[in-house]
Amino acid sequence: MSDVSITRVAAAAVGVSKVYGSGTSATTALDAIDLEISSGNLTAIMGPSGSGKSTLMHVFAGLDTASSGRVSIGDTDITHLDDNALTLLRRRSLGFVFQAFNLVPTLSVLGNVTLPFELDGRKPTTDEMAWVRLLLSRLGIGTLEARRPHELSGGQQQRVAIARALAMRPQLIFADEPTGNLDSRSSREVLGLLGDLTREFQQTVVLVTHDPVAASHADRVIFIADGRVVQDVAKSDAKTLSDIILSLEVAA
Ligand SMILES: Nc1ncnc2c1ncn2[C@@H]1O[C@H](COP(=O)(O)OP(=O)(O)OP(=O)(O)O)[C@@H](O)[C@H]1O
Repeated sequence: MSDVSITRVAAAAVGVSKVYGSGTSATTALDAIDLEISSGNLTAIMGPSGSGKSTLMHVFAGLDTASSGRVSIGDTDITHLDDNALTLLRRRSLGFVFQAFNLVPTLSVLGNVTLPFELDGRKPTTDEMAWVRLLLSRLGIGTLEARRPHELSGGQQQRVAIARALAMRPQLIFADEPTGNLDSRSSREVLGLLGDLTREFQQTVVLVTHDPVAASHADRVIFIADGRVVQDVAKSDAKTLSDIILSLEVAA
């Protein structure tokens, strides 16, 4: 019997198009995308510059609206939610990890990681604090909780950002080029931790990346070109995945 939790859909786009501008200056960033993101998976979105990766992420996160089509997060159709509802959804159901870390410089590590609770107008419960401390420890930064971001290396700062993204156990985490500012060793460590935590806690992560090495940590890789899905490869199909990554490296 199949496990329904594995096949649950964390996010879906149905016929999603996004056109910026109008008339002769119109740019079609997304062209009738149909896509389901499964729960508990690390899904990478790859594609050349300008292919629509960021736009797709922004539309999924309700940071930008689709020109047509429908977008849902879990069971919620977000297509026509107003700004207040979208803000609440982002705060409670989504987590973000960015290339630039985006930590608050005046807050300690612990202050940054518990910020999502503060923004939601409450203090973390005892259980939630235990979860936060478990995350810090699993990410190897448990002894650094009193430090400020400027007292940390880039890799440590990105671990703090990952802990913050996981703190409220969101339905979905978006990681946008999370290793773009890290050297190759820190990148490997951060990606390894992201992959391990995803699997350990059945967390759903969408990773937007140019980097084939980053994408190789994913359970599934979706390739986008000109606003369309051109390849959709599961890790179980490893030969196809490595062939495609190799062809992208050759083309780059
Ligand atoms: N606000 C905007 N106004 C007009 N055009 C835009 C806007 N944002 C993106 N575009 C265009 O939409 C297309 C897709 O852009 P997008 O940023 O999603 O690509 P990307 O794959 O994330 O690129 P990169 O890897 O370089 O970040 C591009 O042609 C881009 O110029």
